[in-house]
Amino acid sequence: MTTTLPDGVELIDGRRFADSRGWFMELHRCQPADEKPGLPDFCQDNVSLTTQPAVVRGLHFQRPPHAQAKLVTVLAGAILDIVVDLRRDRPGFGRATAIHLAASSGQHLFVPVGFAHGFCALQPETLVHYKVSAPYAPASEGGIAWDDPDLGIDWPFTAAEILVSEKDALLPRLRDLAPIDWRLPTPLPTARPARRRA
Ligand SMILES: Cc1cn([C@H]2C[C@H](O)[C@@H](COP(=O)(O)OP(=O)(O)O[C@H]3O[C@@H](C)C(=O)[C@@H](O)[C@H]3O)O2)c(=O)[nH]c1=O
Repeated sequence: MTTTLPDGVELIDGRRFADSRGWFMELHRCQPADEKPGLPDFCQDNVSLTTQPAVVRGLHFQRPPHAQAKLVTVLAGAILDIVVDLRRDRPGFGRATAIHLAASSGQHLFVPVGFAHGFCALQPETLVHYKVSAPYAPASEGGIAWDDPDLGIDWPFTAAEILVSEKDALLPRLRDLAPIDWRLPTPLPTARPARRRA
């Protein structure tokens, strides 16, 4: 496991405007096409509440054509976020990276297509928000076991303390995963049906 961010993963400092009431912060702003886009278009917002520390969610991804880039923000509490590089043509293939994300820091984590993603809650009532670049597609869901020994993830709790969903307990090891071609295009959802010609 490493803490050096892999190519394409970005830790973004959110700008908080603080005053006597508290603070205000933009999570994400669409960029005009002629400006440097930086991040892809997002089409779905998710939020999950994890009530207790030592809960692990992941390690998840969606296969093409529904592969998702994610912009992860912790709104309350703190997590140890884990990304695993699944791009076979990269030197970092199979490497797990841990990033500490806390609501207090105002940071967001951008995870591009080609990674498995998961996290461990470090505090009670941890609220995680993430924008995704392709809609939820259950048939395209995939994952890797959180305790795959080949990943060597140094979780902050013991295996006996960690709680996972029934679904996540059945996920395979990375070495048993069929190769994924992340280069397949991921079609963007259309906001409305195409207009018919007169
Ligand atoms: C991910 C997702 C789940 N669901 C439903 C399916 C299921 O009944 C319920 C809970 O789903 P899950 O158990 O997969 O939730 P969870 O384990 O929190 O899944 C999430 O984990 C983190 C680490 C991620 O990176 C996310 O992309 C997502 O995979 O919510 C949706 O309706 N839309 C969605 O986009």
